[in-house]
Amino acid sequence: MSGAARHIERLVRPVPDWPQAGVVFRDISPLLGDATAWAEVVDELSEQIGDLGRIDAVLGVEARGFLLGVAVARTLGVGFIPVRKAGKLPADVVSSSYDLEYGSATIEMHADALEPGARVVVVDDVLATGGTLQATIDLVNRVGAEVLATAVMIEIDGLGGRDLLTGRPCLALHTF
Ligand SMILES: O=P(O)(O)OC[C@H]1O[C@H](OP(=O)(O)OP(=O)(O)O)[C@H](O)[C@@H]1O
Ligand SMILES: Nc1ncnc2[nH]cnc12
Repeated sequence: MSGAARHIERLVRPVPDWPQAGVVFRDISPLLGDATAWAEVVDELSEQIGDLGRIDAVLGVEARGFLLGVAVARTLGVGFIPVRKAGKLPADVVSSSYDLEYGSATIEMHADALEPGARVVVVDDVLATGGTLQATIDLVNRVGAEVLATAVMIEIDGLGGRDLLTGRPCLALHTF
C-alpha cells in the first residue's frame, strides 16, 4: 500500500447510514485536517497525473472535488476549471444531469472554459457510481475538448463506477 493509501485508510472516516440508510459515507474531513497526510495525497495523485503527459487544465466538481482539484492543479502548474451544481455559474454554461449513490444532480461548466482540443483531467474525491465523473466527461466533450483521464482519492467498490468510465485511465489512490 502506498503512503497516500495508508493515510486515506487511517484518516477517512466511515459514517454508516448517512445521508440515507444503507450508505456508508466516506468523510474526508479528518484527512483534510492533517497537513502532512493531505500533502502526500495531493503529491501522489499529481505525480500519477503528471506521468500521463501534457495536460492543459484540471477540472473539479463542486464541492469536494474543488478541494483536491485546486491542490492538484497548483502542484502540476496548470489552471483549474470549476464544474458547479446548477445555477451557480454566472456566464453561459453547458449542463448535464446524472444520478449518484444518494440522489441526482445537474452540473454545469462555463461554455468558454476550455479551448476546443484542450487536454484535461477530471479530479474528484470519491468515485461511487461514476455518475458525476461521466457527466463531467460529457460536458468536456460537448465543448470539443478531451478528457485524458479521471482521478480520485477514493474508489468505492461494488457500485459500478469503474465499469461506467471506460475508454480512458481512471486513477484511484485507494479502494474501500
Ligand atoms: O460517483 P458518484 O456516484 O457520482 O458519486 C461521487 C460524487 O459524490 C460526491 O459529491 P456530492 O454530489 O455528494 O457533492 P459534494 O461534493 O457537494 O458533497 C463526491 O464528492 C463525488 O463528486
Ligand atoms: N459513500 C460515499 N461517501 C462519500 N462520498 C460519496 N459520494 C457518493 N457516494 C459517497
